[in-house]
Amino acid sequence: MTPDLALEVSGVRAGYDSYDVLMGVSLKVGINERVGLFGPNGHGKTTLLNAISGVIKPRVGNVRFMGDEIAGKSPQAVVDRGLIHVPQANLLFPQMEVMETLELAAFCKRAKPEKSANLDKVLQLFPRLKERRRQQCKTLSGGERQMLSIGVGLMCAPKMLMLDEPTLGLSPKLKDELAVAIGEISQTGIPLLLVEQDISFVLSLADRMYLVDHGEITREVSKGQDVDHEQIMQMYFGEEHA
Ligand SMILES: Nc1ncnc2c1ncn2[C@@H]1O[C@H](COP(=O)(O)OP(=O)(O)OP(=O)(O)O)[C@@H](O)[C@H]1O
Repeated sequence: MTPDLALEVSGVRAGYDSYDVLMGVSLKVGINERVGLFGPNGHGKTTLLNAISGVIKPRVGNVRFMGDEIAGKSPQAVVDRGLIHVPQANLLFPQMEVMETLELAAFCKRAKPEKSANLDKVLQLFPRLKERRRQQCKTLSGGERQMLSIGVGLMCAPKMLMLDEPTLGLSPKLKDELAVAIGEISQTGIPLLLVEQDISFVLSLADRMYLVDHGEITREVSKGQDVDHEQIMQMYFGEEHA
């Protein structure tokens, strides 16, 4: 039986060393759903993605992916199940060329048979990567790196993608291009959890959005709900945005 939910996080507490960053977070992502996570710097969005993808282990709580409990599993075990985390930091190997990077990314057992089809999809989605196929990662622009990072995620044959601030440092034009590409990815039936600081970007893409504040989810906003951007910016980022 196909589960209704791709991801269900319940009461997760997690953090680093002796302190907690996440104070009991619960959220859901449905099959075919696009969900945003929005909130100020340092309030736990990346930590939440890390706790889901096995980079850190939740101290308390459950993480169910496609019906299976994955809390505390290794990052490799999570990737093997098809839950792919595209991190914010640029983790590409600087000396490696674009095409080598994409081919290497299809390393897991499940992704190998789909390598050639997925490579075609990535190059169709991001024609710029095709033009730069023999270029070393260290010489790519910020936008091209972001496209390659998402391409790496797609080469892993994802059943769900978690993207951490894909628009960081990008121009408005590139943001628009990326929004189209991310929209196309989700139309292929891949559910998305998208961490973003650009509220307009999240609202343009997501079916629902959670607001994260001090390691907790403090509000949920659905698409079409009347949202006062300025009020949210003021609540979460202070007076200068009012
Ligand atoms: N590896 C780590 N070791 C110790 N503390 C960490 C580590 N990574 C993050 N933190 C701390 O955890 C808190 C939450 O950080 P996190 O990166 O999850 O926030 P964020 O909401 O994603 O912020 P941003 O939008 O700036 O990326 C911060 O206080 C941060 O300094």
